[in-house]
Amino acid sequence: MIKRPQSEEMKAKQNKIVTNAVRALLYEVSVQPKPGLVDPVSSGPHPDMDVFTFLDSSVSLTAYFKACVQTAWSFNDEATLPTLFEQIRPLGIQAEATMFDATSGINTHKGAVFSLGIVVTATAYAESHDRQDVFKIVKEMLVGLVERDFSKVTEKAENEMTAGEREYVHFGITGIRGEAEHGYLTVTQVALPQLSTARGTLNERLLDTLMAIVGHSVDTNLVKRAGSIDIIPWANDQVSRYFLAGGSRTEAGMAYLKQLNQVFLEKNLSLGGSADLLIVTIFVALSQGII
Ligand SMILES: CC(C)(COP(=O)(O)OP(=O)(O)OC[C@H]1O[C@@H](n2cnc3c(N)ncnc32)[C@H](O[C@H]2O[C@H](COP(=O)(O)OP(=O)(O)OP(=O)(O)O)[C@@H](O)[C@H]2O)[C@@H]1O)[C@@H](O)C(=O)NCCC(=O)NCCS
Ligand SMILES: Nc1ncnc2[nH]cnc12
Repeated sequence: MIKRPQSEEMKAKQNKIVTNAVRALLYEVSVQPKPGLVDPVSSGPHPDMDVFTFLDSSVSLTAYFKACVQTAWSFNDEATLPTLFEQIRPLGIQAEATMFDATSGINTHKGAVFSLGIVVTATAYAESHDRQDVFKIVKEMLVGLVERDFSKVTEKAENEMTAGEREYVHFGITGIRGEAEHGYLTVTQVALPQLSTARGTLNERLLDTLMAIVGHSVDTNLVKRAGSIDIIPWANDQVSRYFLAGGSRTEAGMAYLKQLNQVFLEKNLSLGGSADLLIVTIFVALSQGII
């Protein structure tokens, strides 16, 4: 690993990336009312956690983001970008343990540790290696991820599989890994354009962005809680009805969202994966000055 001289300007750039990552986690949990998710008013279908669990989890991940940034900043130019992913993966495993320590074993941000860690690393690499397209770097880092991660999944017993692995075997859903390996297209082609054009308060803009994400991605948490892939077209239909009602800036749109909150609670449906894509979207929007 090359130790590059750390000018004050470089330290400021590194610190801004870390700060934006933690802000993204804090902003996401603050948005309300979110169906199927924890916010300051309601824990929704997550009786084991509340907004304070997420605040503790978010702050606990600061050191992880610093380590990702420093790893990218000092990455050897001769090495290829899959090596950079290999270098941050143990950091992410450690961060998962740190998160579980901070939350007394509750899974708040496991997916976000993966997704935000990768995008923070790619952002730091872009800034320190004179590259522009963060998500092209992400794709170069993760080439072959789905095939590699699922290569031996059928050798596992059903009860040893994670939700994502089980859904890959049964439905061919690639979940977070597919989203990541393709460079987070839901973020770049749906969420960021939605956030950039949305009007209203930041809360209203982020609510519309979350709903756009729900309508354009396959959230493995949602499928897991529902026990069926049929929940995805149902969720897409709810999103269409929300935007047809006018979205977050209309009384009808907000009334629809609040009744949807109740439906997600009654059906015990989680949108944990969609929340993570919102977190990544907020981080990029903060980095680019969109919000
Ligand atoms: C690749 C890993 C994420 C591991 O994957 P794994 O197979 O262990 O987990 P999955 O079941 O595949 O899902 C992982 C989480 O990813 C989020 N997610 C789901 N769908 C998507 C999507 N389409 N796009 C992006 N992200 C997605 C989601 O994470 C969030 O939800 C969790 C909280 O929701 P909840 O319903 O409460 O979940 P649980 O508590 O688990 O269930 P209940 O009991 O409550 O019902 C939370 O994690 C959010 O972040 C999915 O859960 C990666 O971790 C990995 O490779 N791990 C190995 C070690 C490693 O290398 N780590 C470091 C990587 S840098
Ligand atoms: N606000 C939230 N509620 C539940 N799961 C989440 N994962 C990430 N953010 C979340």
